[in-house]
Amino acid sequence: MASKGREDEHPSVTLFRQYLRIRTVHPEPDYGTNPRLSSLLLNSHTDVVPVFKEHWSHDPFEAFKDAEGYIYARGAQDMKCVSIQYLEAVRRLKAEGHHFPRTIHMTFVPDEEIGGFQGMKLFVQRPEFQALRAGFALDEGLANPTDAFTVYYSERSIWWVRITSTGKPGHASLFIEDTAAEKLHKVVSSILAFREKERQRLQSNPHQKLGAVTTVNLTKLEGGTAFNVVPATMSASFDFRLAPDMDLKAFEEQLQSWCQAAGEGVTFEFVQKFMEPRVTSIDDSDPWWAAFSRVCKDMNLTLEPEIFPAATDSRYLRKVGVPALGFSPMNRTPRLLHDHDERLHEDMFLHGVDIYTQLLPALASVPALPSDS
Ligand SMILES: CSCC[C@H](NC(C)=O)C(=O)O
Ligand SMILES: [Zn+2]
Ligand SMILES: [Zn+2]
Repeated sequence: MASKGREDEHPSVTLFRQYLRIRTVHPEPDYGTNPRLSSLLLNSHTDVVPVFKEHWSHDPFEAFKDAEGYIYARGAQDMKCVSIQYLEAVRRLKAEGHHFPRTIHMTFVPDEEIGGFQGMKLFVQRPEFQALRAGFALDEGLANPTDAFTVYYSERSIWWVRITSTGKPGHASLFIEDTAAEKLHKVVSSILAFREKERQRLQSNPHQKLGAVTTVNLTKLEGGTAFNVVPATMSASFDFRLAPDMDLKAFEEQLQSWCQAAGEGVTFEFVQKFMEPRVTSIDDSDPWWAAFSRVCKDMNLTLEPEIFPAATDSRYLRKVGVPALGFSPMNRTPRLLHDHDERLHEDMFLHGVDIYTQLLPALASVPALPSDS
């Protein structure tokens, strides 16, 4: 019989016939793979954030599926869905006997949710990472509640800054001069005024996205021991997320001058300071982006490229020169990462597998690039 493949054909026969179709004919045999090319890296993190169980409709670690098909679990969106979608897509492609010029590696890394210090940050410095010869990476993105899919090509730099103010202590019934609290208040006001400017900048332009502006939030105030004792030290902690086009050095000087303007004895320290933001090309002339966007176009997926508002392991990959796109294939899905009742519809999960099944062959077949040699 002349059919291309029968439903009931023995899998070994199917495999044999697939092998026969690869044109390994001289003088230019197509051996399919080319290990000299850089690889495609599919990254996902295995850790998840804590839960407040009492706020969940179902046990967050049971993966309960309701009658409509929604699967409730911590990690359903962030990002255990993506890990299994990668595996399922690769499994399908292998079962169909596909080979691609570029090797596909999958990494399942720890500790992303707490900064990746013992995870991706460390891993990218290791010889084992170099040995993967990653040329391009996919990593996590965010769900999009509309029909579109968001793809992230950069992210904001995370700075955690503690401002410490020192001043004269004394009895709290007096007008003590030069107190730590007054000076801290000045710096807090300067930073919150900057925050308001950025907030206005975001609000005044409906096309402006969160990732393109700088946010800052006052997240901790510490100091003082008793109501009637003016403390000698007080501190305020801020979570800054700096847009990739910010001049980071200039902004550090700005922080310095806000502290100086507040008075003597006001200093700041970094608890976290990312200084090397990188942007992955989303220009049609870029072969990786061209492959990624072409598949999405062919599948009728609308893409919305954005800057990731928070921090992911992509920052470490981009920093060592591996272009990375953050993409979690979930549209028409509310963003529930880190939230109560994090959930994903099973159809959306399966659609994601279909998307990766198309994306991976295209990315793993990007022709040799100058950077490959
Ligand atoms: C210190 S790294 C923390 C990482 C976390 N990432 C996300 C995606 O929430 C964040 O941006 O706060
Ligand atoms: Zn995540
Ligand atoms: Zn997360």
